[in-house]
Amino acid sequence: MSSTLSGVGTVVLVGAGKMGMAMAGGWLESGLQAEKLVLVDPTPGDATLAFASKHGLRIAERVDIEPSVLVLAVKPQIIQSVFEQVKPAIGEKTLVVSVVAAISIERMSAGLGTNRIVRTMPNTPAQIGKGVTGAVPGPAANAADRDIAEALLMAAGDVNWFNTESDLDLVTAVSGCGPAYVFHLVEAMAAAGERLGLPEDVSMRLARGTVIGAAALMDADRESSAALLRQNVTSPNGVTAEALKVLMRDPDGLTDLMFETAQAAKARSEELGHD
Ligand SMILES: NC(=O)C1=CN([C@@H]2O[C@H](COP(=O)(O)OP(=O)(O)OC[C@H]3O[C@@H](n4cnc5c(N)ncnc54)[C@H](OP(=O)(O)O)[C@@H]3O)[C@@H](O)[C@H]2O)C=CC1
Ligand SMILES: O=C(O)[C@@H]1CCC=N1
Repeated sequence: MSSTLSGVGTVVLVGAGKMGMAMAGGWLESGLQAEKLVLVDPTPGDATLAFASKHGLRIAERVDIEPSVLVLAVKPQIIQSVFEQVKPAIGEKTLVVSVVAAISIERMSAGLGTNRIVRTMPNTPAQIGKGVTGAVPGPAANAADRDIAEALLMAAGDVNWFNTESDLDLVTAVSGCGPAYVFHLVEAMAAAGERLGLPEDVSMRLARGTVIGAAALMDADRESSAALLRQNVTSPNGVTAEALKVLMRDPDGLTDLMFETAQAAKARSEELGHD
């Protein structure tokens, strides 16, 4: 499948917020010409205005052209009104790519009057091309549609295709929300260091640097499993071994807590889909 965006037609991004803008930078870097990207947002924030000005992008209040690709990146709670706003602009050639959590292909199809839909769940590391995305093609998305969607998503990082739409609730629970879990881990590590007696700023620097370093090591060493990388830190009868007896204790260890966390995410994703 192609990963270059130079051949893609006009892309209209509806919702120039955190997720939309995280993806837009990657599209431009992957060859989408600035004149082919339109941001639609009635109240663009300062970061969006600065990004648009830097790259010479047009910002519109409404979709005012027929897009080749319409990317939906608004909150699920307002999706119905957004359907009504954008539906008139959708033509036969328009492919809809949604990053909206929880909103089903069936509901989008009914709201937008098209079946050419790819539903996806990216994450915010997309901003630096290190995102992870799950994607499900709608029943009428053809091979060319999938190629276009994949090219857009690959500009944001890794793409994983699924055949079963409900799997996207699971993708949301693991990788969609996942960066928040990792950032909270940094907060928790820094708080622990502070409680042990380190100055606040030093503890945060150590915690942040550790997660950055550990992630970079995992990135650089794809052969080693996470478990092996953990074992490499854990000297027999040493200090980490004692620490991990707490973090990995059964049944209250991090694995169970993470499972409960992901279950809560999955449940909310399902609930939002039924609102
Ligand atoms: N953030 C994340 O990590 C991820 C988010 N997502 C999904 O991405 C979507 C957007 O989330 P996120 O970027 O975090 O949210 P944001 O609130 O940052 O972005 C949504 C943007 O849409 C704008 N907006 C509101 N109404 C309209 C409208 N009628 N037309 C066009 N734009 C409009 C909002 O403006 P205003 O703020 O003024 O209302 C805002 O700028 C959600 O569906 C979420 O589920 C998916 C994966 C990860
Ligand atoms: O919190 C949310 O609803 C979105 C979906 C995944 C990440 N952010």
